[in-house]
Amino acid sequence: MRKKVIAGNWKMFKTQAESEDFLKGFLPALEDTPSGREVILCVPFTDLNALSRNLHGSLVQLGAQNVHWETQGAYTGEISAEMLTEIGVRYVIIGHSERRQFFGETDETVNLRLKAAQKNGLTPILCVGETKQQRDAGETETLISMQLNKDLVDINQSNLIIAYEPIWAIGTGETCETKEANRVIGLMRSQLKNPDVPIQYGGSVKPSNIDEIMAQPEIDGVLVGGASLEADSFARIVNYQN
Ligand SMILES: O=C[C@H](O)COP(=O)(O)O
Repeated sequence: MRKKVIAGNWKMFKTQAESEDFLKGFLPALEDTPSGREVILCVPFTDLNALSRNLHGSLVQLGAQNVHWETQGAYTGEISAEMLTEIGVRYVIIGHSERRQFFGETDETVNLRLKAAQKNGLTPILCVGETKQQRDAGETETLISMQLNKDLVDINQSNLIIAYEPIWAIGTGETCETKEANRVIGLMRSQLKNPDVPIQYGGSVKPSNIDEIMAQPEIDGVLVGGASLEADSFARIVNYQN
């Protein structure tokens, strides 16, 4: 059976003090979380150390939101895999649509980052997804298939998580219909060499829709933005009912 992976993406939210406050409410709420669920917090670089110190013995694993492909060098504003693993980071989001849209990320650089992450013992969470315009033009399947083809060249599919994030559903409150998300994720799976890669859904996941999302057979977890910022709401998502 494929594992269930619930990840929060804090994007550019929360100072260290705020991240420590979050944990005070969040960790106690995980005491009865059913086994077999992987819980990950992908936080800003400045929060990683504080969380790393406070997560020992908990269910929660630490994730970053970007990693560079070189081991070191003159790359202002970037971070290396070794810098992340040294402080206990195990996962890293790569190719999020906000990186592709605002910071010039391409399928080629996504592929380089994926390789570097895996080579250094990190598990990447690769994000793919279509814009509203692409969906309306009937291009969803082609676009996602192309992203997977390019991003996954020479990538080890036994150390990988993928997130299907329709861009039009991110931060908009407009969730992709769960059966449609299930359908697209099923198509993605059929394109993989390893059908056991966990594939998450992301885009306006909330306490009110998590149970329905996780009831879909192809959906192995969620990548949560806004609703992962409040301890109560993220705990409810992690503790989804099935
Ligand atoms: O990485 C998370 C996604 O961008 C989803 O964000 P959202 O849950 O705020 O829609």
